[in-house]
Amino acid sequence: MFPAINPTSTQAWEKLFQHYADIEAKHLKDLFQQDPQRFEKFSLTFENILLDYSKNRITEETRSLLVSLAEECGLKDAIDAMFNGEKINFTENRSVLHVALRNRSNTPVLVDGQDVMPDVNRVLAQVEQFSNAVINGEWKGYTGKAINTIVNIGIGGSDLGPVMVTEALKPYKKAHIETYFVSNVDATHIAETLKKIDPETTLFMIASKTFTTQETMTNAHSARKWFLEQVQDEAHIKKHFVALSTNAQAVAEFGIDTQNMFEFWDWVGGRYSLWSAIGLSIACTVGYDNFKQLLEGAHAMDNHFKSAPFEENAPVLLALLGIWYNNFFGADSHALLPYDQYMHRFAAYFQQGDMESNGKYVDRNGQPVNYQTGPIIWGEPGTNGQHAFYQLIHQGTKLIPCDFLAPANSHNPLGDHHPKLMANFFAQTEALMNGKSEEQVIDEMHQLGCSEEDIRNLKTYKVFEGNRPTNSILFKLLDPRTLGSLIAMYEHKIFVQGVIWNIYSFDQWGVELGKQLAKKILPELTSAEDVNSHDSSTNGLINQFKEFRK
Ligand SMILES: O=P(O)(O)OC[C@H]1O[C@@H](O)[C@H](O)[C@@H](O)[C@@H]1O
Repeated sequence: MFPAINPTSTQAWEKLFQHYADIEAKHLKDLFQQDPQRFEKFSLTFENILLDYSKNRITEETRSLLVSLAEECGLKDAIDAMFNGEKINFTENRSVLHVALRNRSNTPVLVDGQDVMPDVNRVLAQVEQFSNAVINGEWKGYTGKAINTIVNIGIGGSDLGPVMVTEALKPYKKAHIETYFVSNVDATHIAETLKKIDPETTLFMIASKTFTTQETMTNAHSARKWFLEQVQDEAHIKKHFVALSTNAQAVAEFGIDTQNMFEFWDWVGGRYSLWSAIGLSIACTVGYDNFKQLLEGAHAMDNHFKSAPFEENAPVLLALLGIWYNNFFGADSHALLPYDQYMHRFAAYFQQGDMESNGKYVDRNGQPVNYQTGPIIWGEPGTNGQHAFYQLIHQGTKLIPCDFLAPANSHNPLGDHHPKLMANFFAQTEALMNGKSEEQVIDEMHQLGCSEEDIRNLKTYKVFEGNRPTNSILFKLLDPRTLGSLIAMYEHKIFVQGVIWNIYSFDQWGVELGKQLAKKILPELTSAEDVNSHDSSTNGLINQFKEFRK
């Protein structure tokens, strides 16, 4: 196991702290003026992806100090530990092997001395065979009709990944298959979906690692009930319900034939599971070949992550830049801004990926940390965000490092839409960096014929400080391979940050308390008596809720 080091105790941290004082006083605009090679120095390409991180508040010294921090924190050993199947998810005593799910080179990966690759390949073959059968109509419903509708019922990691990927890969979607995702326990979600579908041609995928999650089980039971009301025969369930899970017993108890179960394992974290059987909805929507391309792209990024020197390693650099802003500049959030409508769920996906992984205040020694850990992740596609929240990024009081992501080629090359979209991408990153000085504002106002009084009154509002950092991630086309690489890049970024923050990134105890309390409250909502077992606010709310429902 790699050592548990408090990052603030390293020499690099101390040096970064001193170095920060220098950098804080520098403007990005000047850094560019002083160094014509800046773009070459601070950018890299990986296959068809260009990562330009030159618009960050760094110098070569910053990068080398950050790399030293990673080294002092034992990142190399940590990467090896993950890829070698060590139980780095200590609090659950599990390995962390989403990388094995896409290990296309098929080299052995051992957990407790046993190679997991034969199991991985077996389930992948099952996914291939099944998705082909659904897509080409061999898999028939109870009346002999082919399937044309998939409803994935799952939540969190059993929903967000497939939703994000099927949206991102819509241009690859099989035209005759419609896919819906139901996650919320709010009945509206399942009820509205059931209105649109036909039991004869619908396949439900019950996606749950544990097969105990309240929301998923409630939705699954409602779907089953609805289905049986239409078809009147339990024997038909096996043609219309499959399970994606690690829990065979619970699957059988639900009434799904374990023949129709697509297995995965406890060493796959929910938020890292889209590469596993949880990806069945992806394979059935875009075809197995595209699903395989997604895995290939992720595997290529895994190899890059494992072997590239830290100075040239995309996930490591993104992670280190994040730490630079989070821990030295005090930035508390990070925005993901894809300039691609197909990627509209990308930020939502990585909200779980990042915040559930690194939202921890206890370190790997069991001590509360004395430094900041995971940032708040948020974002929306551009250009929509520009007309909504960019004001705060440009002129607010908070520093918000942003990742801008975009394809050079659109799947919809309609008129001049894509050049317009990309002009905005380039303009925003340039504007955030350069800002606009008071001098420029005054000049512009003169040119517009503004009065001296107007100039005096308004100029300060029109000034942009700039010096707002961004990463630009430009890729050739949003194809399955590229998407796989991008997702894996962010997964590994999260891993690196967790290692440096010395926290356990692969558990999620913080979601348990609310679940426990909800279980306790549920029967109170239907009991006849007034509730008085909580604080006055919770009692008051519950009692008013009951009153409103009388
Ligand atoms: O796949 P399951 O077991 O139904 O879990 C769904 C989600 O459940 C949540 O409670 C967990 O915090 C997530 O990590 C998980 O992805």
